[in-house]
Amino acid sequence: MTATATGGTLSPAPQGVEVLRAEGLSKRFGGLKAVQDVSFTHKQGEILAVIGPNGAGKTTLLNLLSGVYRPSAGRLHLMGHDVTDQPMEARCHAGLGRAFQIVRPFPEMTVHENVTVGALFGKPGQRLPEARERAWALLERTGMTAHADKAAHELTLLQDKRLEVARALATNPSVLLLDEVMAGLRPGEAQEAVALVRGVRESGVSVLFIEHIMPVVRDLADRVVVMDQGQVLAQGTYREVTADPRVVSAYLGTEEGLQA
Ligand SMILES: Nc1ncnc2c1ncn2[C@@H]1O[C@H](COP(=O)(O)OP(=O)(O)OP(=O)(O)O)[C@@H](O)[C@H]1O
Repeated sequence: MTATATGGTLSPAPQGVEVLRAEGLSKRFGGLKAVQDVSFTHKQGEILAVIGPNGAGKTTLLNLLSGVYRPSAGRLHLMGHDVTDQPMEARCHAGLGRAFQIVRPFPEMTVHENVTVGALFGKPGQRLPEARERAWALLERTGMTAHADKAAHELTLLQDKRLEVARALATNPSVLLLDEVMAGLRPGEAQEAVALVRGVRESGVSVLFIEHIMPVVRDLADRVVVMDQGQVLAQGTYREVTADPRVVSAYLGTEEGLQA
């Protein structure tokens, strides 16, 4: 596979180069340290999973990466540029895309219109016909061509997830952040979603995802960052982190807890 950075307005990172670097990121909510001194790197072309028990700080970390929150401390680099003080829109234009778990597409608009909006947002100044064309290409890529004219509120959950990924890709990201996109899917559907994420990576987009379903993490992730109580407990391959006694202990203290 040849992975090249495709998105963003910053210079593309060659393969093996860091697309994201978090240095000591922290976020406090009053007295609660939701994310504490988190450091990791995300390499070009890599699928990186962030896992951890409920309340570990995964969503807060994703919000720090995408710019929903400003960190209480620490720095974030995107494609070698310090984006810590940049708002969400600027990070999006610089190549950071996010598929939201909660924020819904415009329900009354068609699938194609929703993706066109993403394309217009991701590339200011782009002409409407180009954005429409790009939306068609993304629907093809995410297996949604047959549903292009459906209103977004008519979609099944799996189709909805595909649309979310298409909308995020429409912003032309170098890095795609996914927040539990497998949630609620049946096993067969989850396998389709796994194939979709692999396809995203094959197209040269690095992927960082939060996931609770361990077989999905095992199948998808090149590397795993394990969080617990706001901190990084372990980092490594799936095999390495699941063999780490501290990780086993964080997941209810049993190896079975990790198989869930
Ligand atoms: N906006 C907020 N205000 C106050 N506390 C918050 C806020 N968001 C998250 N928290 C707290 O921060 C901690 C980390 O929460 P977070 O949602 O990041 O964890 P998580 O690992 O994503 O959990 P889950 O797997 O259950 O979604 C929790 O104790 C949570 O209650």
